Amino acid sequence: MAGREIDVEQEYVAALYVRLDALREEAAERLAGGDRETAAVWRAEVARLDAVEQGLCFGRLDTHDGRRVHVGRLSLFPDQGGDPLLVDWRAPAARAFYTATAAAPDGVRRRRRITTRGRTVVALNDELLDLDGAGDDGLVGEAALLAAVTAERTGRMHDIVTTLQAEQDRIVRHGSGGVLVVQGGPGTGKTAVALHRVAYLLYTRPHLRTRGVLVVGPSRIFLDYIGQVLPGLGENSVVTTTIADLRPGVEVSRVDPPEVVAAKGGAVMAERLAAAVRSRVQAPDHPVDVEFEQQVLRLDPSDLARAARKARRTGLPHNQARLVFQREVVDVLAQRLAEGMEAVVLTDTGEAIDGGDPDGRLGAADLRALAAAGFVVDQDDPGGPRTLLDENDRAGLRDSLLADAGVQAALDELWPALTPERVVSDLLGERADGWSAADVPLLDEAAGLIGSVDGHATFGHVVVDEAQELSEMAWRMLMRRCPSRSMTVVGDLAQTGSPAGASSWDRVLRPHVRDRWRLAPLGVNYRTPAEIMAATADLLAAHHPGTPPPRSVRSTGEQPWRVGTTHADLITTVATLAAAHTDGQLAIIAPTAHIEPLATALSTTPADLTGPVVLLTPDQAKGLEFDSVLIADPAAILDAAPNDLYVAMTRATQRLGVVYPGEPPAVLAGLRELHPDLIG
Ligand SMILES: Nc1ncnc2c1ncn2[C@@H]1O[C@H](COP(=O)(O)OP(=O)(O)OP(=O)(O)O)[C@@H](O)[C@H]1O
Repeated sequence: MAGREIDVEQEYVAALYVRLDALREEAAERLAGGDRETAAVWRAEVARLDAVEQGLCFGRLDTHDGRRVHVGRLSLFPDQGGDPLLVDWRAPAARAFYTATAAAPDGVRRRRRITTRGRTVVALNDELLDLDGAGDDGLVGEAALLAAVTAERTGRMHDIVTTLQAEQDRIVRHGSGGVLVVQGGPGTGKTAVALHRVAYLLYTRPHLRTRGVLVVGPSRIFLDYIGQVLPGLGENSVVTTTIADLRPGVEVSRVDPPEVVAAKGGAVMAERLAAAVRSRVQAPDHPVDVEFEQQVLRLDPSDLARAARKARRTGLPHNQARLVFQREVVDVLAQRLAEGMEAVVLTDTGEAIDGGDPDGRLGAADLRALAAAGFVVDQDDPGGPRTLLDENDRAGLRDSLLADAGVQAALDELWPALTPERVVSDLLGERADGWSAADVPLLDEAAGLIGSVDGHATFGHVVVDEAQELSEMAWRMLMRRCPSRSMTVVGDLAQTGSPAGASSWDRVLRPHVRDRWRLAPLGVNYRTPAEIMAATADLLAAHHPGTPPPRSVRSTGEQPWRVGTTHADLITTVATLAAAHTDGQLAIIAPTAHIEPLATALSTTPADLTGPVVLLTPDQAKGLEFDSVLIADPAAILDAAPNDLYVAMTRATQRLGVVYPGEPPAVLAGLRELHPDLIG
C-alpha cells in the first residue's frame, strides 16, 4: 500500500478525532454546567464518546458513483451540518461494508479496512470488488478476519464490528418483532452477534432505551467475559444477568444434584406451585365462629364458599384476591354484627330490642335505647327503622372488623397471605437452608402466583445466550419479563449440559409464542481450528447423529493430542503439562471433583479469567475461549453430561490436549497419543 494513501487516510482520521474531541468538550461542559435532570443525559453522552476512542474509524467504502463513506463506531457530522464525516456501522449507509461481495457489490467499488493504533493509522487493506472475487467461502475481508480470529486471547471478549460477516450481519439487522433463535455450533459468533444486535436495536429503535434491554448469560464468569463488548460499542444501558441472579434478594448457596435440577426445571412445577397456592385457601364444611369484641359471629360454609368464588373470579393473584375475599367475608361479618346489634340493644326496662312490634314499628322505649346506643333512628319514617345502621355505620363496622386482630387471625387462617419463599419451601418439603439456582425460577413463579411484585422489572427486548441451558421454568420466568416477546435467543442444542436444558427450540418456545419464532442458523466456526473440530467428530456423531459440525474458518496444522496417566497421577500430570505451557492463555477444564486439588497444585484461584492459567469446570467454561485448552479426566466429564465434553473441546483457538486416567473414552481414541515420556 502506498505510503501516501496512509497519509491521506491519517489526515482524514485525525480530523475525525478533532471533531470527536470538540463534541466531548461540549458534552463535558454541559455536564458540568447543567442541572441534575440533564446530568444523566450528558453523562451518558460523555461515556458514549469516550467508548469510541479506540478504532473510531475502521473502514471506507468507495462507490461506483464516486462517493466515499467512512465507516466507524458512531456518526460524526461537520460542525455546520452537511454530509456525515463518519457513518455509524449500524446506519443503512454502512451496511454494504459487511455485505458487499464481488458477486453482489451493491454499488461498492472498493472496501477499505483501516487499522489504527491509538489515533494513528497503521495499515490499510483494500478489496476491489470488481477485481478480487469474493473468495469461494463467501468470507468478507478475509485477511482482517483471519488476523482477528488468530490473535492471542486476553480473557475478555472484544467486539467484531470491523470484521462482522455477511451471515452474521443479517442476524444483527433482523427485525425485532417476535423471537429470533440463532442456532449455531461452537465458535460461530452467536454471542458476538447477539451483542452487536443489541447495539443495533438500541440504535435503530431508541424507545428500547427507556423500555430496557436485558442480556441473560449462563454464569457470572461469562458475563464478566463479555462485559466490555457493549460498552465498547457505546452502549452502557443494558442490564446483564444470569437466571440465578434475576430475582433480587435471592442468594444462591446450594447445588442440586442433576436429577433434582431436572425435576425442578420441568413446566409441571408451575402447575404444582399453582395447586399449592390454591390449596392454601380453606373451604371449611362447617361453620366458622369469629370473635369480635366479645361477640361470636358465625360464618357459614356457604358464606365462605361465595366469598372465595368471588375472589377467585377476579383472576387476581393470591395475595390480591385475598383482599377481595376479606372484603366479602367482612361484609358478611358486618351483617351479622348489625343483626346482632339490633337484637341486643336493650330498652331502659332491660328488655332486648328485637325488631319491635309485629308491624315493624319500634316503641318509645326501644327508640330511647337505640339513641343511647348511638343509633339515629328516623322517627318520621312511616315504615319505621327496619335497618338500624346506615351505610356509614356499616363502613365503620367493616373497618373495625378488619382492624381487629382476632378477625384478621381468622381471615388469615382461611386465606393466608403468602410469600414466594414460603410457597416454594412448603412445596419442596425442604428445610430452607439456602436456595439453589434451580429454585430461582420456582420462587419467581410463586411470586407471580401470589402477586408479589418485587424484582419484576420488564424489558423491551431480551437476549438469552447459551439459551439451550434454560429449563422450562426459567423460560417462564424470562417470558414474564418480556411482555412484548421481542427476544434474541442464541444457543446450540448440541452443547446442552443442564439436565433441565433444551433438546428442541420449538418445544421450549411454542408454549409462549406459538409459531412466532424464526430460526437463523450460523455455520462457520471462527474460533476452533479444523484440526480440533475434526477431533470432536466422533463425539458429535455419537451423541448428535446427523448434526453437522460448523465449518472451521482456518486450520493451524497443530493436531490435538491425548496423554494417558493413572488416577493417582492425574493432578501432577496436568500440573506438569500446565507448567510447561508457554503459548498464550491456557484453560484447564476439569470435573468439579478435581478442581480443588488442581487449584492447589497449580497455585491458582479457580474460575479467575485474568491469569495465564485458568481453571474451570465445563459448566463454567461455557461460552468462553482460550488460546489453549487442557482437559483433565474426559471420561468423568462425559459421564456427567456428554455435551459438556463437546463444550470443553471447542473452547480452544489454537491447541487442545487431553489427559485421561486409565483408558481413553472411545470417542477420543482417534486423537494423536502423546508419549508420557514427552511430559517433563
Ligand atoms: N466476524 C468475526 N470476526 C472476527 N471474529 C469473530 C467473528 N465472528 C466470531 N468471531 C470470534 O469467534 C469467537 C467465537 O465467537 P462467539 O463466542 O460469539 O461464538 P459462539 O457461537 O457464541 O460460541 P459458543 O457456542 O462456543 O459459545 C470469538 O472470539 C469471536 O470474537
